Amino acid sequence: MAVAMRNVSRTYGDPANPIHALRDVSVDIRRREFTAIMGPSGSGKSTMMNVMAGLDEATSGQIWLGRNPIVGIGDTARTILRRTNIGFIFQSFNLVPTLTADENIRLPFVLAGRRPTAEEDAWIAHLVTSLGIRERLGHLPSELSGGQQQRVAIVRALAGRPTIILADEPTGALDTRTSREVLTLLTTAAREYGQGIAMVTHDPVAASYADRILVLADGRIVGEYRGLDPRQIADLLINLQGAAA
Ligand SMILES: Nc1ncnc2c1ncn2[C@@H]1O[C@H](COP(=O)(O)OP(=O)(O)OP(=O)(O)O)[C@@H](O)[C@H]1O
Repeated sequence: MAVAMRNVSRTYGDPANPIHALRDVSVDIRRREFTAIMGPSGSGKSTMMNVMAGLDEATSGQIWLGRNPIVGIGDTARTILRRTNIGFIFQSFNLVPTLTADENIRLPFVLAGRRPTAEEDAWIAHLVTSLGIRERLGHLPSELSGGQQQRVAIVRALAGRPTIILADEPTGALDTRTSREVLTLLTTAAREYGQGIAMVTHDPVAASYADRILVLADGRIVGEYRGLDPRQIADLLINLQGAAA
């Protein structure tokens, strides 16, 4: 198991007027599996990712990253677990502005105090070529377009083959061709390297690359689907919004 959540709730706001962002959610993100997380705006998708990553505290329930519990373990222990187990493709996890693209990509290895193995170097070279940023590696983030920065962040997240990759709208800033490249790389990461992948997306085409789709509504998981094409996924979301209205 990459991540296991059991009876996790996250409540915001004051107790007299609580906002239930997650309500009693139990879910597994498995290794070798690419999971898409969908649902209307405000349904709890980002909260679920943040809580899963230990970036936000669950109000109740338990969460394991691999075999390690991450609730109630203290910030330092959580940071170390996160660093060694999770690759983030989040808009908020920006690149370090003073490091070049290549240095940003290699930062997880520096933080872990080791050099990439020959195999990891070959994987990084493959990622860089697939995403078309080879010519930009010596540049600082400020010298790259938004889409190029996003691709550097994607290479950084995939480079060390962490147990789990958490991606929040990873193709949001990308053109169609690059989006397909990214989704194919995520599929490869799950199939060939056994990583668990959780990706939040509003895009039915992006979600169709996943092995399974979890649908959230009002802080709960209301559906789990496999084998849907983009058209069927779009219909599912439209029906969900119709039901909520
Ligand atoms: N820090 C916070 N303080 C108060 N309320 C919050 C906070 N973060 C999220 N919420 C609320 O929790 C609910 C779930 O938000 P969340 O961001 O997880 O939804 P989402 O499904 O990711 O939405 P979107 O698709 O619009 O990004 C919303 O009602 C939101 O307003």
